[in-house]
Amino acid sequence: MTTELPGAPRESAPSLLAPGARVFVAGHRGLVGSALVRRFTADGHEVVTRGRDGLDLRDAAATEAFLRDVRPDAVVLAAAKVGGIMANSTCPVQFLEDNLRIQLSVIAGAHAAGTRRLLFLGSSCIYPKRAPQPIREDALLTGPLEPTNEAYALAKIAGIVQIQSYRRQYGASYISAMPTNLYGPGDNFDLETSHVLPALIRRFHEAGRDRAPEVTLWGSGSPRREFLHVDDLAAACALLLSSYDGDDPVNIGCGEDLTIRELAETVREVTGYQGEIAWDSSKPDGTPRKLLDVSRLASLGFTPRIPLRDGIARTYAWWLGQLPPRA
Ligand SMILES: NC(=O)C1=CN([C@@H]2O[C@H](COP(=O)(O)OP(=O)(O)OC[C@H]3O[C@@H](n4cnc5c(N)ncnc54)[C@H](OP(=O)(O)O)[C@@H]3O)[C@@H](O)[C@H]2O)C=CC1
Ligand SMILES: C[C@H]1O[C@H](OP(=O)(O)OP(=O)(O)OC[C@H]2O[C@@H](n3cnc4c(=O)[nH]c(N)nc43)[C@H](O)[C@@H]2O)[C@@H](O)[C@@H](O)C1=O
Repeated sequence: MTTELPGAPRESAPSLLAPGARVFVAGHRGLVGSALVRRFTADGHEVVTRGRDGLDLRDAAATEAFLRDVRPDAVVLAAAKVGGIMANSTCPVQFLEDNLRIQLSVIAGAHAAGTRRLLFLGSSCIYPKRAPQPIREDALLTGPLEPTNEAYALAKIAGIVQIQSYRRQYGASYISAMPTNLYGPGDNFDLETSHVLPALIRRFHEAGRDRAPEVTLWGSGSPRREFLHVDDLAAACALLLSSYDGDDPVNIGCGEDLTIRELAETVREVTGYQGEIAWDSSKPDGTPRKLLDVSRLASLGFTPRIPLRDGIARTYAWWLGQLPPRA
């Protein structure tokens, strides 16, 4: 279905991000930020970064001073407190407060510094737990959230409203995007805090290495998730920055999902593990399904390039390359 898209460019519209623009990627050492640096560098932009050791983005005064000094043409906000279902469940205070503070600092600081373009990254968990599938952008605030990540989701929803408020009050050309579950090189493989895909790669690899007869995974295996390779996400972000200027957030996904059980089978095959899979029902399942409706992004010309199985194989190879010898 094609819908009229507020703020969408016409065929001949000039790019909203000039060639060689100076882009500040906040969170450049993370999964998403590192992919954005690769992408914007390849596109010929001047990429500016600053590590957390040099600038804590929760510090509003320091962040504004940094942005006034650097004067970026565009900011991509990929710095956040991020984690999988267990980290979200056990540390809701940090997921709420760190993200609210980072968003307040960076978005207000960019406006004060005269930054013309800004892309804020939310997450598919902002939508109601029982939203109709696939989830359209207008499902926002239509029902209760998934409890395991409510604090994080509420911080992200505040970010969307902050962006919309800067647009409404100041005419700022700031936008929001809502990515689905992401994976790829640079992901977090810590079993306590990671998302499911890197956790599965690590669990099956280590079980194969140790000749373990069984791998235990969390929950029932029945929840469905949609996964997008982070290089596809970076391409979508570049497209949005150059061509989208609307009030509404834009979903970023591949348009297909699978059960965690099916994902586990795929990761098992990629890693070559031969043993059994057990399920620990004492661990949370989280939301039953969150497949995004990506027709708005598709209407802008985005097509994901990296099939899930290839992306998993590439991520596994990348992670193996990070391990110390004999790990
Ligand atoms: N991963 C996923 O599946 C999804 C991610 N997203 C969104 O994408 C964005 C990026 O996520 P992702 O790359 O996965 O997360 P990561 O945890 O991999 O990276 C987050 C980055 O933010 C930085 N950061 C965190 N807190 C601060 C701070 N106080 N000051 C300065 N820098 C800070 C981290 O720095 P350091 O390296 O020092 O820790 C890190 O570089 C987030 O907004 C997230 O909500 C959305 C949907 C799915
Ligand atoms: C991106 C997204 O990420 C989070 O939401 P989530 O998708 O529920 O998170 P997840 O990737 O950790 O789990 C997905 C599913 O997988 C199951 N599962 C099995 N075995 C393991 C396992 O070993 N580790 C993990 N982490 N999960 C496992 C797990 O039980 C669940 O059913 C939130 O941060 C949310 O805020 C958010 O935005």
